[in-house]
Formats: sequence, structure tokens, C-alpha cells
Amino acid sequence: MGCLLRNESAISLEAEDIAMADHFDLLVLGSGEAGKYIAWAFASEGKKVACIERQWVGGSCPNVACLPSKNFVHSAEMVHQTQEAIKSGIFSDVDIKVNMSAVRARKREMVDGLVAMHKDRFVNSGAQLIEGNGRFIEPKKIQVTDPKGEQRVLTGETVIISTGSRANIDSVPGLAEAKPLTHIDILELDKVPSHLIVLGAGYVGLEFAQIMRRLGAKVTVIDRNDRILKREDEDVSTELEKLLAAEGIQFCLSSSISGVKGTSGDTVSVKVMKAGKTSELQGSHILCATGRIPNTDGIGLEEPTNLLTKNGFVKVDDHLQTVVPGVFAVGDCAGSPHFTHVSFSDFRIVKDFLKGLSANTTGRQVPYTLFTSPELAHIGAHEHELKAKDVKYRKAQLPMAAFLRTRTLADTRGFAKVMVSESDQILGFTALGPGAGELLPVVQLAMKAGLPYTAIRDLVVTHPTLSEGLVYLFMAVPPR
Ligand SMILES: Cc1cc2nc3c(=O)[nH]c(=O)nc-3n(C[C@H](O)[C@H](O)[C@H](O)COP(=O)(O)OP(=O)(O)OC[C@H]3O[C@@H](n4cnc5c(N)ncnc54)[C@H](O)[C@@H]3O)c2cc1C
Ligand SMILES: NC(=O)c1ccc[n+]([C@@H]2O[C@H](COP(=O)([O-])OP(=O)(O)OC[C@H]3O[C@@H](n4cnc5c(N)ncnc54)[C@H](O)[C@@H]3O)[C@@H](O)[C@H]2O)c1
Repeated sequence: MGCLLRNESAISLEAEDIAMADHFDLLVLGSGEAGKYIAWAFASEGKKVACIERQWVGGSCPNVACLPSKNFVHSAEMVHQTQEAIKSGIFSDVDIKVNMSAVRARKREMVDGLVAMHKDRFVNSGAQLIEGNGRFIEPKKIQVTDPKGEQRVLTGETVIISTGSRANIDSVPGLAEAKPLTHIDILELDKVPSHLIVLGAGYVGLEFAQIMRRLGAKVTVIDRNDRILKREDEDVSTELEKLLAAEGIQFCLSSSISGVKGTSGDTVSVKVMKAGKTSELQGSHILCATGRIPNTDGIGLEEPTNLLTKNGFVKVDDHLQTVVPGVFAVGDCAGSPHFTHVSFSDFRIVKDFLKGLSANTTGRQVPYTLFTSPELAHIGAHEHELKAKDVKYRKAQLPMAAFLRTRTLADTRGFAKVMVSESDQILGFTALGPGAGELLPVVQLAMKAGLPYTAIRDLVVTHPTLSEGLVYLFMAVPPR
């Protein structure tokens, strides 16, 4: 099989090594979102491809991140909806008791199905899935240690580093010893925590805080920032904090922790510092949700060619190629925004680049949705960024109650806003409301196609869908 790269690799492998090792057209380390799609795409075209995976076939998303956490979001939503139905008299005399083992079983069944689906995809595409831990000996040579401890050396004409990231555990005295939960462990609990302390009011922290609150836990969220989701506009994070607090979640903001005692799952005691004062918070469990660390340490990337940034991400250009021609890095480990859909976009960029097309990461759309209830969805510029850059814009904002479908759902919480340029281009859109994530693609499409906001304003949209509300929002944009 020939080289995948349009430019021949600068690295020449010694003939003897190639003879000894298993040699592939494409060698992928890590079977996460981008890595697995690249493996499947080239193997389906007849290339000799291997993908090395040490634990999670298909990566974090289907095993321990996006999909299982959204499975929990749904279980928590069912409990919440049942409670709402009792309040409104639809059910009477119902005693709700959450069976956490059943919540976990529903999640496990989904994950098992997803893993089986991934294994099938490997078989059907012809990409070899090689179980084991990979470590670079050279940029195009990886030593794999399989679960039995046996070692094998693989080489690739083209190599993709797709090793993802893991939860950060801060070096606070006693925190690691307390065996804190991460997103992986919390998805395996068989009992609802009596009092969950969540460290970090970002994506992971807020999604799990609401899940566990709705399943019956007392929940306290600690963050060093003065508001949740610091990167969002202040009106958005303030509103979401208000909605979560109304469900009974307690927030300790502008706070940091200086020590932890006890063991998560039994009792934990956390020393919280706020405005120079220290207090003690007792809980049953503690969850670390304070960001991610790239899985790039200890796998031979520092030597002989240092491929890493000072924060441990693999250094890449806007084609996701490292300093070594023919070696690419994708997804979280390359410092791409930490979303599965961005990793998928990385796959398409590398695939196109290898086929000689001019694909790159510059200026690509990065939409996102936080799966709290209500959801928070965003695309484009934030309002505070436009203000900071002194960009002139017109803004429309409506409460979600103006999206009439929300009234049928009896959930009118939140609001939506859009910022539009002097020349009618959509600069940014944010929605905090039920089903907000589903509103993004139509706005994205208009932005990508360079259509004026009036293209959405003037659509005939089915009544009463949530998307219909976009028409009313865009009608509210002030005239030029
Ligand atoms: C709780 C949680 C919820 C999330 N929810 C969402 C969401 O709803 N939507 C969204 O878009 N994003 C979400 N994310 C982010 C998303 O999961 C990540 O951005 C995405 O999974 C990154 O994919 P990746 O391919 O870069 O890495 P991963 O999916 O982590 O894949 C890396 C793979 O490499 C393997 N690996 C690592 N090192 C080695 C080695 N040395 N040898 C062999 N194999 C190795 C790992 O086992 C892993 O399977 C969530 C993240 C978390 C933590
Ligand atoms: N729905 C989704 O798309 C989704 C869901 C989960 C995760 N993710 C991705 O995973 C990434 C990681 O999520 P995350 O929640 O771990 O990180 P995050 O960066 O979103 O939030 C971390 C939070 O922890 C706080 N923090 C950090 N150290 C602290 C300390 N010592 N004391 C107090 N507070 C501290 C930070 O101020 C921040 O608010 C996200 O950025 C996102 O890209 C996406």
C-alpha cells in the first residue's frame, strides 16, 4: 500500500525495523472520535490500518463521557417530570423512590450496545483494533503492551495521535487521598449520594450537579470564579445559576478548597476558603470537575522530538499536522476545543488534507450545548466579546415564554438572544431554554452561508415547534 500523504514522509524507517515490526499505511493511537473515523475511512478504502486502544473502544464519548452522562440526564429528567406531574395532579399518591442501580443498568445497557457497534465498525471497515497501551519509540513507531503484558512494535507511514484527555485532580492536600469521584466513577454509583460536593462549576460539574440533585442528592457546587460558566455572558450564567439554585443546588462561588479529609463514598470534609475566611463543608461524596489534562504524558512524545506544548497538548498546525510530517494529532490531546463534534471535525480535516484537499481548522464553527435542563446552546461571538472588541451590533432578546411551544411543555424558563451586524449578518446566538441545542443548526447554516438574519426571520416555520420561536426572536432585531 502507498503512503497516504501527498508529501512523502521526512522520516525514513530503517528497513530492518520495518521487517521486524508490523507496518501499516495508517497507525492510530487511541480510538476516540477523530481517531476511529480516520481509521474506518481509510481502511474502507483498502488501506492497511491499525488502531491501538488501551481501554475504551470508541473513546470516552460512548463509554464514560457524553453519551452515558446524557443517559443519566434523561433518567434525572424522567424523575423530575414525574415530580412535576405529581405537583400538577396528573399522578396522585405516587411515592417516588429512585433506584440508582436501575439508572446505572439503563446506562450500562446503552454503553454495551455502543461498544458492540464500534467493534462491528472495526470489523466491517477492515481496520485492525489492537488492544493495548501504546508508547512512542519514534514519531512513527509505537510499542504496544497488551493486557497480558506482551509487547509488539508497530510502524505507520502516517500516524495519528488521538489519545484524548482525563479529569484533572488538583494537588490540594488530602484530595487525591479522599479518592474523589470523576465523571467515570460517578456513572458507576449504585446509590444516590446523600450530599455530593462538586468541585468546579463548568460543564461536567453543572451537568452532574443537576443530575444528582434531581435523583435526590443534596448538592453543593464550589468554584473559584465569582459566577458559574465564567466564559459565558454574565446574564446567561446568572440566569442559569438562578434556575439551578431554584432546584435546590447550593453554590459556593469565589471559593477554593485548601484541604480535604475523609473518603468519598463515606464522609468527606472540605476546607473552603472564601474572602479570606475558612469554613468546613461536610459531604458524603466529592466530584472533581475542574477541567481536563491531555493524555500525552509518559507515552514517549517528549523524546526524541518534543511534540508537546508547555501545557502538554500535541503541537499542531491548522491542518492538525505535528512538526513531524505525516504525524497528526486530533481531538482533546491536540488542544482542539473539547467537544466530540469538534473531534469529528478534526477527522474530516485530516482526511481531506491527506487526500490533497485544503482543509484546516481556521475559523471553523464551534457550537456547543450544555445539557442542563434547560439546555444552554451557543454559536458565534458572545455579547461580552463584541463589546470588548467594540463591534457594533443590534440585539434581540426574548424570554423562552415567547417560544410558545415552551408553554405547552410547562417549562418557560430561560431566554434567547441574537446579535446581528450592521450588514445584517448573525454574529452570535445564545439560547437558554428547553431543547435549545436543537435550535443551533439553522442559525449555524445561515451564518456559514453568509445569509442575512432576515433569511431566518422570513421562514415559514411549523407551529408550534421550538424552532418557530426563532422567527419571533429574529423579528425583534431592531431595524438599521
Ligand atoms: C462527562 C463528560 C461529558 C461530556 N459531554 C459532552 C457532550 O455532551 N458533547 C460534547 O461534544 N462533548 C462532551 N464531552 C467532551 C468529549 O467527551 C471529548 O471532547 C471527546 O470525547 C474527545 O474525544 P477524543 O477522541 O479527543 O478523546 P477520547 O474520546 O478520550 O479518546 C481517546 C482514546 O485514547 C485512548 N488512549 C489514550 N492513551 C492511550 C495509549 N497510550 N494507548 C492506547 N490508547 C490510549 C483512551 O483510552 C481513549 O479511548 C464530555 C466530556 C466529559 C468528561
Ligand atoms: N455538554 C458538553 O458539550 C460537555 C459536557 C461535559 C464536558 N464537556 C467538555 O469537557 C471539558 C471539561 O469540562 P470540565 O467541567 O471538567 O471543565 P471546565 O473548564 O468546563 O470547568 C472547570 C471549572 O472548574 C473550576 N475550577 C478549576 N479548578 C478549581 C479549583 N481548584 N477550585 C475551584 N474551582 C476550580 C473552573 O473555574 C471552572 O469553572 C469542557 O470544557 C467541555 O469542553 C462538554
